[in-house]
Amino acid sequence: LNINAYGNSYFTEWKIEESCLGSKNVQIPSTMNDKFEDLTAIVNKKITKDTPKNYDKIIVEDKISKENPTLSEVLKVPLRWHSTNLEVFQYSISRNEMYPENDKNIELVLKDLATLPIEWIEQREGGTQIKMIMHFPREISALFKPKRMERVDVVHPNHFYFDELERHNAEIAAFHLDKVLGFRRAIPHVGRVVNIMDELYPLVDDDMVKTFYESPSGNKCFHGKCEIYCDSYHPVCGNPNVIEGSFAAWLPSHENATRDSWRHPWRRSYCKRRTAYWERDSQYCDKIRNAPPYNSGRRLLDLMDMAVFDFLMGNQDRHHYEMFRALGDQAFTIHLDNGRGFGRPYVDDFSILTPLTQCCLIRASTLKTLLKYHNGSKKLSDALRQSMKNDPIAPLLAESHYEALDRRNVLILEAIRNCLKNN
Ligand SMILES: Nc1ncnc2c1ncn2[C@@H]1O[C@H](COP(=O)(O)OP(=O)(O)OP(=O)(O)O)[C@@H](O)[C@H]1O
Ligand SMILES: [Mn+2]
Repeated sequence: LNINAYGNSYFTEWKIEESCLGSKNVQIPSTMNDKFEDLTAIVNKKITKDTPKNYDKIIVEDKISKENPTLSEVLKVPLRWHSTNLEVFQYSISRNEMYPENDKNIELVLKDLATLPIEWIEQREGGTQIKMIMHFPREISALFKPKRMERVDVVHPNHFYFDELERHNAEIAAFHLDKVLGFRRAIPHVGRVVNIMDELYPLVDDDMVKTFYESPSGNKCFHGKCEIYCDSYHPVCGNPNVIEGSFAAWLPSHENATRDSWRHPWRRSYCKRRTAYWERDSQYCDKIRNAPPYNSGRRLLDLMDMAVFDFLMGNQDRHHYEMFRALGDQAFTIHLDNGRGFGRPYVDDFSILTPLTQCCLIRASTLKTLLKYHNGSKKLSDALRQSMKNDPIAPLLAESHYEALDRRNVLILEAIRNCLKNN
């Protein structure tokens, strides 16, 4: 137990060595070493008489718009020689993706967020948990979520998905996971260590200043102001003066770059005594897939990808998703707000995969990526580890989460195979 270092008494009882926590209960799938040749044949278009009949209704080709305008083009905001790296990122967001494959600019943006001096800080109102907008020179900004949990902390067994504090490292790891899966729909995030007294305290507003204090064990703490978890029972504390956090690249604030928020059809009830529609109706997908906006274009396929993404990291907290209005109704769905992922490495929660198992639907390209990682020498866990290794606060995840990723990858492949089998 490490009470003095973090002073977060509420969670101290869960700072137990990982090896003690439920690892024995994990079921290793019997197909862990299966090559899934049946699925591989389908994604490689090797169709034979043995291929299940409706395979092309289950594993479908991409429905991604060929035209791929950027926000710069749509909003007529030209990029200039003096644009900041962040602006280049913001206005290069396109209908199909948050940033292009192999984009070198994202690295520059993340370097800026990780190193530029913080000039002023705003508390972001709304939401249940503390977050701050960090402002750097030249109107560069980031959304900051401070560390609340240790890497090895697992979700409290008596907490619901809506009760847990968010994890800064999950936000960063989710950005990398989204990237190595080839989605490129998450907001770029980087880790940074900040000094509470030198870099935060002098820069926050008067209201916020009053929430800073020194804890009984001499750590510098604050709790900010927000709807639920902003009191001295849920402090954000340094060790003793410094604290890690996640820095998210700020999305464009241009008046015409607004994002619409959509209710996720497979949203949980957010109530401890009620189930959601989809939990009571096994035909729920038929209702969703036959009505706009899910009956055409890429939207339903995007939700399937989101289910894959969330199942891999164990994120149950997908209540809404956002899209850039200016990019049209065939724009990608943003993988935003991932702070409740990576909390239960020893529980594979199939309910997160419900959109996929109820609809029996997946993009061929997504399946191809999952098969590539499963059968190749570079596993999904290896790719993620490699992608995150240079983050300033690496290592970002406890080991058990890497094992979970490769295991859950197999479980998704099994789910697809079951769909084909049950037609
Ligand atoms: N990088 C960003 N740039 C600009 N706005 C952002 C960024 N990230 C998130 N937001 C906005 O801030 C709001 C809160 O973000 P987020 O959902 O990550 O926080 P949260 O604490 O989980 O909120 P809630 O408690 O409401 O779920 C969202 O509506 C989102 O549109
Ligand atoms: Mn949230």
